[in-house]
Amino acid sequence: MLCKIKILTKDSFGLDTPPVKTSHPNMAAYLSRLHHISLHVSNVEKITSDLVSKFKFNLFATRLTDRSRQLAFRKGAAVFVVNERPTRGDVRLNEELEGTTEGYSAGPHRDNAGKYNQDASTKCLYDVSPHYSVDTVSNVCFEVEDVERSFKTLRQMGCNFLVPPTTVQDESGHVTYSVVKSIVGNVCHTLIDRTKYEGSFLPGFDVIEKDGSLNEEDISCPITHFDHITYACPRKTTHQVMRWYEKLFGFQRFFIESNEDVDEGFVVNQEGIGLRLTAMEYWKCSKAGIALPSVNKNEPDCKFVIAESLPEQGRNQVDTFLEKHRAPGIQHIGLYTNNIVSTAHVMAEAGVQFFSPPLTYYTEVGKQQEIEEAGHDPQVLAQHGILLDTDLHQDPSSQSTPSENKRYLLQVFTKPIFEEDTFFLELIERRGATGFGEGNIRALWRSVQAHMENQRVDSHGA
Ligand SMILES: O=C(O)C(=O)Cc1ccc(O)cc1
Ligand SMILES: [Fe+2]
Repeated sequence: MLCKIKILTKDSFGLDTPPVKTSHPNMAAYLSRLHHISLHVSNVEKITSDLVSKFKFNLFATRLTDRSRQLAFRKGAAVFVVNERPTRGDVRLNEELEGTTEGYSAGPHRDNAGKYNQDASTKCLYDVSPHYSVDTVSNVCFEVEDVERSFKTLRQMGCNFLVPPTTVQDESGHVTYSVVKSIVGNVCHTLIDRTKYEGSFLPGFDVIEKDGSLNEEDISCPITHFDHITYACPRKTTHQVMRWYEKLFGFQRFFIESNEDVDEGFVVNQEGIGLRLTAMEYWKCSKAGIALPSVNKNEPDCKFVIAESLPEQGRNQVDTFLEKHRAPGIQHIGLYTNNIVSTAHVMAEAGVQFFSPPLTYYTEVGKQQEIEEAGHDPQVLAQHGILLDTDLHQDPSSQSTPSENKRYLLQVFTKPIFEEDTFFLELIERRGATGFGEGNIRALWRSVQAHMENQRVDSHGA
């Protein structure tokens, strides 16, 4: 049975207070935590079945109406909301909405936005309902302290809002949210305040009760949170994207490598690989003296990685994403696990396909030794294509011997999980290393490149 909810737009809830005077005219909207990431897909059954049976996520909340389906899945602190993407027969409402893609900015659009918002909310709550032509991961939803204030501040700073502050309530309380359009392709951010809500997820969703005890899969597949979100962006746009997140959300630069150039980022530009990576992190804003009471300092953060392809080395996976996705956007998400070997094993048994580097990767003398020194068995890693990269820049202040002090990370990448090559997942286990391994990027790059070439051969041969 659907629980009773009420959706109130800004005006009907009487929240239209005079503009807030912020002490800092340029103060960004500070984010408390990542709440969920939303997917828009045409085949909800397929993704549901994959997330549950292959990736071992738990379906824990649903919102099913005659006009839309929204399903929420959890694994540790990682929450995905899967939204049904409108298909061709269902474009009328979306075309109407598309007319307002300029969004909700200050001034005369305001009344329209209320309508837009209400229609959009009934269609797809806590998000916009895009008429997008391919499956896509397009919304990273953040909890904020005060949606109304964030809305006003960000709007003053020129941000484009697709949904103005909107309150949804049920018998457990109310939440307020607003949706802001980012400057990266179709990526939006829902800002949500759920401090006045006592239910376990969000009003409008029916929560499927589960007992809180750990099940077998939580132990064999210990995924705890989203480690990073990687954007594929067009050439020469990294700086603009970084500035946007820094200025509006208080993100801070995160150096992938200790000797990374501030302007250039982390560049791999040789042997057929042309990639610029730049990373940012959020809510380390407490560093800047802004301590938010709702921020749990023990909760690990999620980094944002901007990947840009470089022209010198030929076509690559970032270019492929931009073409298939028809716009910049979220190319992949790294899921953090405390045990990558066990997680990859369980998932592979359940049918997840991983990219594997060539077998020589595991038998090269240097790599074999590196894997063994880290206490792993090259054959076990080879079984599922798990890559290991040691951080060569060790902490000089450490008292321990070089081998005790070794920091490394393990990664494995899935094949695309949507019908078109517009998204994949990654498993990552960090043993002290905080960046992204250059060796892993090279190995991943080669296996993806080989896969792309095989596909091209297949499609030409067919
Ligand atoms: O190494 C990682 O996990 C990254 O996220 C970096 C990255 C970005 C884009 C690619 O196409 C491949 C690797
Ligand atoms: Fe990644």
